[in-house]
Amino acid sequence: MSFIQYVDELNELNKQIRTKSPVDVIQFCANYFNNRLEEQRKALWEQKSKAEAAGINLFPSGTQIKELQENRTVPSFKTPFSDNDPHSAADHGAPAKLTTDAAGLFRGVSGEGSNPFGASAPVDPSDPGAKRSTPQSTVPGAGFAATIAKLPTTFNANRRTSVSAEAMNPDTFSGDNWKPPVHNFSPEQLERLNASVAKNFLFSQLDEESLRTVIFALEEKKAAQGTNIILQGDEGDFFYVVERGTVDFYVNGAKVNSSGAGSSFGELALMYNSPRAATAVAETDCILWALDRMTFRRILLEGTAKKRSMYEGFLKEVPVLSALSSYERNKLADALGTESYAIGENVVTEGEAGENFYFIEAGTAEIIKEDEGVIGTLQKGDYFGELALLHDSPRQATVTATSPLKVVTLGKSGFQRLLGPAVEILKRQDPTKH
Ligand SMILES: Nc1ncnc2c1ncn2[C@@H]1O[C@@H]2COP(=O)(O)O[C@H]2[C@H]1O
Ligand SMILES: Nc1ncnc2c1ncn2[C@@H]1O[C@@H]2COP(=O)(O)O[C@H]2[C@H]1O
Repeated sequence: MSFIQYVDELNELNKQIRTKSPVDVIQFCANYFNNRLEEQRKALWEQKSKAEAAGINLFPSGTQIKELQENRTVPSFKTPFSDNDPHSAADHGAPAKLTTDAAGLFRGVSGEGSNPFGASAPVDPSDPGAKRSTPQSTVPGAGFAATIAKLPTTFNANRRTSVSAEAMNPDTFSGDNWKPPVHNFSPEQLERLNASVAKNFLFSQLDEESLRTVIFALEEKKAAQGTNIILQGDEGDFFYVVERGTVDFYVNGAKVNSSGAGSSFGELALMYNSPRAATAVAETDCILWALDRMTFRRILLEGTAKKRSMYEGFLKEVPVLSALSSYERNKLADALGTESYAIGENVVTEGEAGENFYFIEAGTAEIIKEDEGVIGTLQKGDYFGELALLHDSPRQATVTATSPLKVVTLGKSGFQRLLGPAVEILKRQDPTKH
């Protein structure tokens, strides 16, 4: 390319940046050059037969490509303008690479595969240059090494930056031109959203306007049983809330987790700009709601990160939670709230219905039964309020603050979903059975 051609390209790019004011400038530039390359290659392709007749080789042969791959010093990487990149089409007017059919199923435009999540299809681990294969053909979590090998050198492959450092990332806060996607929902979809997803505790931290923004930015995605929704090692594009079905998680091929309706996943890569930490597979047919990376980062990142760091230290010290992995403790943190009580105030009252489970973060309390008086005392790290939730029964005792009390609360749905192995411990330690 001549220098003049180079300057022309830059001038054209500058013009587009000025008129379109993209939020994510780097992504926009990447998209711009990718599209230019595509256009140029297409034009060359159309000239191929004429060139060949004239004895000119416009394209390297298969062997030449292989040689190039084997000799490369910089790893080739998954295109940053990945098929399901939420910015690429919107910012650059490029044709969307994925389409949604009437049933909301995602298919590659080429129509070659049935993977509803296009870019997340697994990579054949034996062939770093291989085309992505269909989901059914691989072990979950396999292909990680190959995927890592394809990451851009600038990609945060092995380390998590702190969220506060990430807050400086231009894609989060630069400029005020960011416009969240706004989807049109059918009345039936709206009803489902209102009935379940909108009530997710993750969204309870949001003010009305932010909640509205998030809800309308959601996109329904159906994942058939066995589909890889996320592939370990990939770049993060969407955050998901599960409306229906079960999703299993695999790290390096080993199952580490499973979650169902009301749960969410895919937050880590978006929070830390790190590769996907696990492969997520639809264990059953699933209905998911996907939130694009930008909307997640602009609206949900700060609150989620704050809560996780706020409760991280405390949850590590709670004996009954010691069987939880650090990931499970983080997910638990997402669902927690804090309440304060003055001396003499009741947190729960014997005979009443129970909605919450409690941990004591600071202060002391006593457990009182109407006919027995004080039957126990509680301090930092202790829990109470599990019986009503475990047995769907009224509160078995009253718990009253005996010093200024700060409790961490977990609602019923989180209790049923997020305590994992701790539930068995709670059942074993049932105070009414001893
Ligand atoms: N044990 C686990 N370790 C890491 N990620 C997990 C685990 N269990 C579930 N996940 C989810 O799997 C997701 C894969 O993509 P992310 O890394 O963006 O976010 C991850 C989590 O939401
Ligand atoms: N012997 C006991 N009988 C009843 N509740 C108890 C007892 N010891 C501790 N508690 C706690 O007091 C809580 C009152 O609300 P829950 O019944 O939901 O759960 C109860 C237990 O967490």
